[in-house]
Amino acid sequence: MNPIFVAIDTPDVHRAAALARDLRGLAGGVKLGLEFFCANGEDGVLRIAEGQLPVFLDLKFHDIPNTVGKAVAAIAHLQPAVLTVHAAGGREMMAAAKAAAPPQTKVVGVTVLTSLDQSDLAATGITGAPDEQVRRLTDLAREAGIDGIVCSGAEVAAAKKAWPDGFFVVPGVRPAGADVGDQKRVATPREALNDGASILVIGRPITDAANPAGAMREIAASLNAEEARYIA
Ligand SMILES: O=c1ccn([C@@H]2O[C@H](COP(=O)(O)O)[C@@H](O)[C@H]2O)c(=O)[nH]1
Repeated sequence: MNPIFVAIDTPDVHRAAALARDLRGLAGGVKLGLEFFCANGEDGVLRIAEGQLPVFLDLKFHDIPNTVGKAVAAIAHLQPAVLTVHAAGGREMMAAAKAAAPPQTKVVGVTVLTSLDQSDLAATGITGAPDEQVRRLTDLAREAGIDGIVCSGAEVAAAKKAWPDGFFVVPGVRPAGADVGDQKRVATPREALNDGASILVIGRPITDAANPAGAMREIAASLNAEEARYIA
């Protein structure tokens, strides 16, 4: 499986479709998030799915179990390859999401957003380092019966050790020297894959580039042959 999913964060369905077209054959899939879904809804998702790349729906559901289960049931016909919930929503909520998702959809729990560091966590009342909270939520996600988690490159090695057959999504990925923007816990593509990421989520370093396909090829060139084998 090509491990690079490109985050297409735009409300503009035409721009999103053009990016998905440019990246066909280069990316493993596209990730559509809240910005795109709020603007375009399921029609927008179906339009991007016509581009024939697997679609990762990053809707980060976080509510009571009944509400999350019904929300997942409402989008199940879109058959996303990957779907996110917040692991902090708890065991029952994650289990409800998994029960309502299509069998082939990987349901993953967001642990600690990659835009947060230890002081941001402390401000929410969570003491300790991000890796401790990631570890706690990884155990909870596994117990809930979902497929894996979302964490940063700094935590993925420990998470994989604790859950060898888990599915690990790593955002906050930046080629060496790239602008990190609002991301605080970042890793390079190579570091994240070496440490056990199942897929990488990369957005602005590709989508904001003058030549997104060229940016993808540069990222592929930074990987070793084994990691880059699926990227044209
Ligand atoms: O912890 C998380 C969870 C999700 N994301 C999402 O990934 C992309 C990253 O985009 P970049 O432009 O590469 O920063 C974005 O859609 C986030 O919503 C995350 O960054 N961190």
